[in-house]
Amino acid sequence: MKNHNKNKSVNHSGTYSIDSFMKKLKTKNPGENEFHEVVHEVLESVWDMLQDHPTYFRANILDRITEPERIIMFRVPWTDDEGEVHVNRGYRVEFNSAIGPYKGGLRFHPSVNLDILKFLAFEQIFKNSLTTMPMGGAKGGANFDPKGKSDSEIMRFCQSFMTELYRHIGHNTDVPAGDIGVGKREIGYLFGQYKRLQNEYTGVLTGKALEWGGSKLRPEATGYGTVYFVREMFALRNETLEGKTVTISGSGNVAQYAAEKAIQLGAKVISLSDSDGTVHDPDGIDEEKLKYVMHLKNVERGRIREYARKYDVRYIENGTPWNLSCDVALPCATQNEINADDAAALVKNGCGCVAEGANKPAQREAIRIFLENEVLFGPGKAANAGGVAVSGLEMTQNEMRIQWLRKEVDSKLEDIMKEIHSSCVAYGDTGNGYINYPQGANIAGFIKVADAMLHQGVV
Ligand SMILES: NC(=O)C1=CN([C@@H]2O[C@H](COP(=O)(O)OP(=O)(O)OC[C@H]3O[C@@H](n4cnc5c(N)ncnc54)[C@H](OP(=O)(O)O)[C@@H]3O)[C@@H](O)[C@H]2O)C=CC1
Ligand SMILES: O=C(O)CCC(=O)C(=O)O
Repeated sequence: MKNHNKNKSVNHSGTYSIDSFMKKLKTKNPGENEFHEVVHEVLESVWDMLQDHPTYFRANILDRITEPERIIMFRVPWTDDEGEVHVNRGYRVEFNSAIGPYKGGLRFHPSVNLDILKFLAFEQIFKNSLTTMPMGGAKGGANFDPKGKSDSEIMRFCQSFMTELYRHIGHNTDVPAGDIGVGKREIGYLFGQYKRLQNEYTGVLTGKALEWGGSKLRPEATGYGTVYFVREMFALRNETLEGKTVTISGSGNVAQYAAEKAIQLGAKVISLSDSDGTVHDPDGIDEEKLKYVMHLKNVERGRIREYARKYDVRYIENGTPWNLSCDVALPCATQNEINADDAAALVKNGCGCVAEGANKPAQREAIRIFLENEVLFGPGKAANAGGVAVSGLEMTQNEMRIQWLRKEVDSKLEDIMKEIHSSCVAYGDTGNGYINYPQGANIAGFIKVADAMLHQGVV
């Protein structure tokens, strides 16, 4: 009876197929549709490669890589300014530590649930692998809505959240950072509470302020990195961003700095948005107008519709930028924000390049349309990896107790984005001059993690 399963590794007959694997995964993780989607997408990319590597099957890498190493769920009680007590749910999904300590952001948004965090943490495994840096994959957060809360309410929430999380993280164990709803302010409150509870000053969080352990360029890194990735995609076709029209969704951290870098490289950015609507500025959002947006969003915490009032441009209430004519689209808001109709509209209106600043903003059907129409399509795990890459550089600086100059970090970021692009090309070249970037990113990201898991035995 020994070894009765050994043929599984070379079973090409379809009995161990993507469908049968997905069926099992769905039974084990019922109702987690976002998680199912991303596993399915990665599986489709790597399946053919796996057939040539029976050792991965023999070590059951697929079952292991799709099962989080640890999930922490906890109660987050806090008191508002009126003295009313509220309870939110906090999470940390520590998905995979094969290539380094768990690493990934924290999201505070009412939509946060286990499904969303498992999808984000799973994506983070391969993204972090692509960065060339030693970081495992994780994600966390809470179903807390920071909108409309006072500074003291945010502080009390962050302190309560960290009062449970601190025992699960550490600079060599798990290093959280920001994501939607978690920026420099929240990282400050979280760090302060960690330091108080643990009585140590280490690089346990990234995205810290420059004065107390942050890295130069971390705020800019995700947006800049996305545009550097776009620059590489165009360079392969001997094109540049100069003179190209760019639509951007979102107006938070990633959107702001994607806009800044695109403008610096000579592009015309014509839109920004938030969850209430989109502004369309056909003359282009220049550096001056962008400064206003940064103040509006980061200091006043206002809505993007105020931009339309100030500059007398069109505001599309509840609308997205995807019907505007453009050369390049940079979705930088949230998951699933581009559906099949949006993708068809983008293609019809001449968009030749889409790069995901956000995590999984394009739905599967939308990606299919982009690939079919040979649109340059940079998936999030490659295109937005600059943020976590500079987080990795922040960890390095913290360990060395130094702070690199802005130009040093920028040059490392550019090199990393070039390296990620090359990995995508190496594994995603279709042979007809078109690069299937999602396939390239998935295979390159997967191999490194799977090999590390093989080397480390069944753990
Ligand atoms: N920050 C980082 O370093 C990284 C972020 N990412 C990803 O980039 C995306 C944006 O993150 P970030 O800029 O940091 O977050 P922010 O909180 O700074 O900004 C998020 C922006 O997206 C908008 N948004 C959020 N939810 C929705 C929704 N359901 N519909 C429409 N718009 C929405 C917000 O509008 P509103 O204010 O109305 O909610 C806001 O403009 C996320 O997918 C994140 O996971 C990826 C890599 C790294
Ligand atoms: O900087 C980090 O650690 C995480 C960034 C992040 O959450 C992401 O890449 O989606």
